[in-house]
Amino acid sequence: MYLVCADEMRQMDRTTIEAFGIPGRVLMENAGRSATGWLLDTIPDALERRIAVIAGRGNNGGDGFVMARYLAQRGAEVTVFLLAEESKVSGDAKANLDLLSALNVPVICIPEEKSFARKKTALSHQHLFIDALLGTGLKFEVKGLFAKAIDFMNRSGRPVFAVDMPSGLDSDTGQPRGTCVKAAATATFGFAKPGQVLFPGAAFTGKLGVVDIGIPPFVADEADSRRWLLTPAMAAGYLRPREPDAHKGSAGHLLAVAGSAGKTGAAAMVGIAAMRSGAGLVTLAVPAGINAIVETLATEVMTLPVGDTDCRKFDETCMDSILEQTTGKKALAIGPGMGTGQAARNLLRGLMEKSDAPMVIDADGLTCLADDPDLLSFSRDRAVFTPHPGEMARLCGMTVAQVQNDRIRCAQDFARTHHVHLVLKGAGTVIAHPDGTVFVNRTGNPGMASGGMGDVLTGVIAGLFCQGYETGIAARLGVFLHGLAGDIAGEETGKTGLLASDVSFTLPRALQTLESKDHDRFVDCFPTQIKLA
Ligand SMILES: NC(=O)C1=CN([C@@H]2O[C@H](COP(=O)(O)OP(=O)(O)OC[C@H]3O[C@@H](n4cnc5c(N)ncnc54)[C@H](O)[C@@H]3O)[C@@H](O)[C@H]2O)[C@H](O)CC1
Ligand SMILES: [K+]
Repeated sequence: MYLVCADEMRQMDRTTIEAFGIPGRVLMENAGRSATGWLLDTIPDALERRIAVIAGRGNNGGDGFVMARYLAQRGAEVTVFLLAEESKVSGDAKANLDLLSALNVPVICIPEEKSFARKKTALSHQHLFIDALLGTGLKFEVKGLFAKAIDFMNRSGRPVFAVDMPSGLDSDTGQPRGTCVKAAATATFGFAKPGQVLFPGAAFTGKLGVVDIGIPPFVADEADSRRWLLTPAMAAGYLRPREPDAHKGSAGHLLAVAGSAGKTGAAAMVGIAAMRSGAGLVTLAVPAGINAIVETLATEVMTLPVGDTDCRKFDETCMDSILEQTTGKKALAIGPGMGTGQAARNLLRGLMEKSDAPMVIDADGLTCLADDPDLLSFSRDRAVFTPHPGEMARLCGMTVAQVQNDRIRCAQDFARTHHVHLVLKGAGTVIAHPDGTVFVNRTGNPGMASGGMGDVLTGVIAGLFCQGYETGIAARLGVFLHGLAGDIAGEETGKTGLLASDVSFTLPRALQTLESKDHDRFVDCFPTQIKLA
């Protein structure tokens, strides 16, 4: 499913009107009518409630006027509160505003802050708010009158149904610009917007419905949006069944380089997660001094103890035996708990130079890359980096806030520039590819915010490499499965207190769930698609 930015949406709008010949008035009618249909499905007793449409002067307000008309025709008690001078409303919005008087829908004008205070009583009698203040036309911080109205809706204790966008939410980045509506549900037009699936925007959006307004599919294809929502159908489409005559050799052999004293679990979790995702064999290269612990933690995994018997973190003496082991390996996983000093950097350089295998680089491996950016030139389209926002900030010399302010752009720029597949972790993980395409994942839950989850993800992606999944697909499928496993584990044990090893344990069930297309039981975070009524 495409994720469409405000500029692309405006372009599609124009093409549909000018080149395809559907008048803007018809698009607005479709938008308002379909949104009303979905509102009534989502809030079935809406017609029995007093409904306020809080409208701005633009086309978002126009959609709100159409909704007011349909709701009034169905017998609802609707009042429109127009937060502008009536004379400022023009075009299709004005035409729809004018229709309301024939239906006796009251329109109360609140053109400035002073009059807002006088209308508070009328507003406080309402049971349901339809937010039609601002849509994709949001241009600057919401302040003054609009901020007052939004605060009022948010504090009313009544549900707010947003038209196209929760007012104040940036549709491209998912960041609130000033005050922002906290919607129970949002009906968006044509396509989901990135800001509705990225956080914190997803939390402001509530339940998301994508409403068909009649934009023909070729117009969308021509817009060539490079952003996608990673849907369960897509993830299921990537899955390839195992051959009936598969053996451990054909399911691929992983070499993982991870772990040091104090971080032995990281190594074990990478190895186990790779096997639970279907890797045939895993060899974990670990400092010899922690080998006994790792062997105890990860029974099915083979280990390659390197360095002296009392070596507890990778040093220069570990290098040659690890590099020798790259021969015949289908994939590499490098970084979790491996340390960040000169020896670790040299080891990473050696592995990136010597091996052509697809590789996942995570955690300390990413710190090594940030400390020695020359290494980035070895990524050559076959590496997947899996930074959390802090690691991403170090990698691209930004602050964490700058990364989080525009996660898609940050991941996209980095992946393009450095020819790497980049997984920017966090709620709404972003997967960016060297060709500029970007996917947003919606599986996973807040219970997964605990130590070791990243190590499991590294193992999952590496395990998929082993089975021959193409690099970019392994990154996307791995992220989806990891989140789904977290959702299944959360369903079974409760989300708070979830351990990374619980998620690892559930990976085979996640694979099975996706294969049998049974994911709806666990995952309820994808938009409902509503066809034109
Ligand atoms: N996409 C489609 O095919 C269709 C979209 N529709 C709806 O149209 C809006 C976008 O409409 P537009 O008139 O361009 O903008 P808005 O209504 O969102 O905003 C109006 C107006 O408000 C001003 N403004 C911007 N930021 C602020 C602010 N922070 N505070 C106060 N005022 C602000 C600015 O001047 C804007 O121009 C889209 O979301 C859909 O709801 C069509 O109805 C159907 C086709
Ligand atoms: K809105």
